[in-house]
This record gives sequence, C-alpha cells and structure tokens, in this order.
Amino acid sequence: MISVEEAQARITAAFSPIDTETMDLGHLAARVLAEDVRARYDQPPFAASAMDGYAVRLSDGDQPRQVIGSVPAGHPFIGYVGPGEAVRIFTGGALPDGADAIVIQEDVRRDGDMIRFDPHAIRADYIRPAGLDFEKDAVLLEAGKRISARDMALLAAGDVTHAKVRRRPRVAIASIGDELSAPGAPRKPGGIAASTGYGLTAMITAWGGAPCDFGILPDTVQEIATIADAKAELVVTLGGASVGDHDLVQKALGSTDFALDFWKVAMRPGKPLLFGRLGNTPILGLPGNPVSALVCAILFLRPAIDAMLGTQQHTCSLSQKFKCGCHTSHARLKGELPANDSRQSYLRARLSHEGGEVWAEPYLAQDSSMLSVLAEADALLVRHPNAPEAKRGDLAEIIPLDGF
Ligand SMILES: Nc1nc2c(c(=O)[nH]1)N[C@H]1C(S)=C(S)[C@@H](COP(=O)(O)OP(=O)(O)OC[C@H]3O[C@@H](n4cnc5c(N)ncnc54)[C@H](O)[C@@H]3O)O[C@H]1N2
Ligand code: MOO
Repeated sequence: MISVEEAQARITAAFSPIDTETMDLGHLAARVLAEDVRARYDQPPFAASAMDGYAVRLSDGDQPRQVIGSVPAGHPFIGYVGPGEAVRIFTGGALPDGADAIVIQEDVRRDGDMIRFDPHAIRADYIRPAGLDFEKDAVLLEAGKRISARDMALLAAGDVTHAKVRRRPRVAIASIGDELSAPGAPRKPGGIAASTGYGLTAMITAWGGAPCDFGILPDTVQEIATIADAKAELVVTLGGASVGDHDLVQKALGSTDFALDFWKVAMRPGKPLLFGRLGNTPILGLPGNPVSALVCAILFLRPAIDAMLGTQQHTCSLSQKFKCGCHTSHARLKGELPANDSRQSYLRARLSHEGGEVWAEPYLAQDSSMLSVLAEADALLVRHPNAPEAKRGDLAEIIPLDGF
C-alpha cells in the first residue's frame, strides 16, 4: 500500500492543464484563468472626489472662495479653478484643473456664491488620485486564478469584456453494483439507492469540472468494461474496487487496454482506491462505501481537477506547502484518541469555539456507510500513520468541510 501523499503525487502527475476557451465577462464567475488579465484603464481613470463638497486650492488658505461651477459625477468641469475660487463637487466627480483639495459640505457656510470654512476643513486626502485602485495594463488577476465573486467586480472595473479560461474538464461517473437503483426508482430485493454519485456530481461542479453520469452498471465484467466508451478527461468509478468476488472493476478493465498505476492506499476510510489509465483516459476507482468515496474525492479527485484547470497552488497546513487540493488547518482535540495504526485516518468531526480557539470533536460513529454523519460533520480530523495517543487539547490537523 502506498501513502496518501504518494497517491496524491502520482494522481496529480498524471494530469496537465487542458485546452482553453474564451468566455464573456458575464460567464467568468468560478472559471479558472488560462492567462493573466490586465486592466484596460486606470481606476479611477481621473483624480476624483471621495466626498460631496467643494473643490478648492490649498494655497488660498482660509480666505473665502467664490463658487464658479459644479461637478456632479459623470459631468467634468470645463475650466480652471483660479485663486480665490471653488467648484461644487460630488462624490465621484472629476477634480477640476487648478483644485488640489476638498472641503466637505458639512464644514462649509455658504452665502450666495461665496463659501467660508475653517482651515483645518481643507483636505487633500479626500481626493482619489487617478490609478489609486489600479493602473492601465496592471495585472488584475493571474493565470491559474479561480474567479471569485469579488474578482468579477474587479474585472468589470478594469473594463475587461472577456477572458481566456480553461475548459471545464469532463468527469464521467459510473456507479457500479447490482444492488443499486436510482433514488425514487423501485427498490430491488436487497437493494439500496445509489447515493454517492449525487454528492460527487455536486463536488465536481463546485470544483470546476463538468460531471457526466455514465449511469448505474451491474456487477458484470461485460457491463463494467463499457466505461472504456466514456468520452471524458477522467473516468470515476464508484464501488467494485475491493477484494470480494463481485468487486470486478480491475477484472473488467483487464479486458481493455487498462494500465494500473496503483491499488490500495494506507488510509481509512478509502483503502481500496485504485488509479490507472484506460488507453489515454485516467481512471480513478473510488471505494463503494459512500463516505470512503466522498473522502477520497476530496483528497484525490479535487487535486486532479485542479491539475487539469491549472489552478494556483493551495497553501496547506501551517508548516508546509504542497499541492494537495484541499486546505488543512488546525484545531484543539476535544476528547481523546488511541494511538493510530499504519493507515492515515480521516475522522468525521464537529467543530466548536471555546476560549478563543477552535476545537474538533470526532463523532463516535465512524462507519464509512454513514452519510448522516458525513453530512453533519464540519471537518475531517487527520490522524497520521502511527500517531501516538492524543489527549484533550492536543493540536490536531483538520480539513474543513465547508463548501462540500
Ligand atoms: N474482505 C474484505 N472486505 C472488504 C475490504 C477488505 O479490505 N477486505 N475493504 C472494505 C472497505 S474498506 C471498503 S471501502 C469496501 C469497498 O469495496 P468496493 O469498492 O468493492 O465497494 P462495494 O463492495 O461495491 O460497495 C461497498 C458498499 O458501498 C455501497 N455502495 C456502492 N456503491 C454505492 C453508491 N453509488 N451509492 C451508495 N452506496 C454504494 C454498496 O452497496 C456496499 O454496501 O469494501 C470493504 N470490504
Ligand atoms: O476503505 Mo473503507 O473505505 O475503510 O470503508
């Protein structure tokens, strides 16, 4: 059995960034940039007032000024503010030539077209210089960035109309097992609803992939071998990965041009994970138990999708940086844990705040069939191979599950 880290490294090494497409601004949210995006204008494009008030000249000191015009946003003043003059200005209005400070209207006494104010009310810092936010041609977002909601506003501010992004990689999902039927379909004797594929579909979408359902395949070599027909950048199988007489994924793929990279990872849950290549298509065989499959998806499928999207590296753990596709963090252990064996464990845990710190409490029920526990959990608590007993208050590594 190989380690989790080696499995992650072998999987990510098997993928490289896929082809690109150009998308309009309105369709860029959550996409991954394939090249740097630059601003098309300075922002703000001109020196602008940050307040409603009057544009004045600092050098006039506290002498009264004559108001010679008005500058609402979008209507620049045509002219020049000379000695002893001021221009009415509104937030976002372009600073008129000759002015170099703002007095806010609350500090002004106005009488006809004359204004008076105390000298301390004259403020140069109420002017936003041109390019304060960013300058023309500045890189707004770098290649590899997944475009957030905040990034969308930034791109629009830079007058960006379209950008080159990575195509969403197609990920085919095949659910394997005689016992499975679609939710809502009549149950077979000894049958259950095929559930994992729904969680996986949502995860793949959230991570920037395009999931495609290859359906439910019965436990026969012939049926399972049909996944060789899947048109996808990555094929994911669910179930049939273990050692039972009916766990047939490897046997079925043996009749195709399948090349196994590895089978079995020293982890719990998720041990029977397999990875290989069907012709040119990578295939990730996730274990059947639903919690095992979804934990493996977080640890192995997400980095595979990241590698295809060419996303920027994640910073993981307080002490080390590695490309794992998930963010790890730390919490205090609430409870006690026995020494671990040689498999890396991912315990479903709830988080709480106490005494200014985050605490992680593993659930007593850790069976890898229990989706109710996984759905309720806030984090996976990571136990490294051969970790010694852990006491209440010990620092524990966690993978927060928010967003999954
Ligand atoms: N003798 C051994 N038995 C098992 C071992 C082992 O090492 N030796 N490993 C166990 C572990 S750990 C796991 S995980 C499972 C994984 O086995 P498979 O990948 O072959 O999965 P299946 O047998 O097909 O299914 C296991 C379980 O999960 C249910 N399942 C499968 N697919 C779905 C789905 N899409 N949605 C919901 N539930 C699903 C299936 O009905 C089974 O109950 O093997 C252990 N056994
Ligand atoms: O690997 Mo299994 O995933 O422990 O239930």
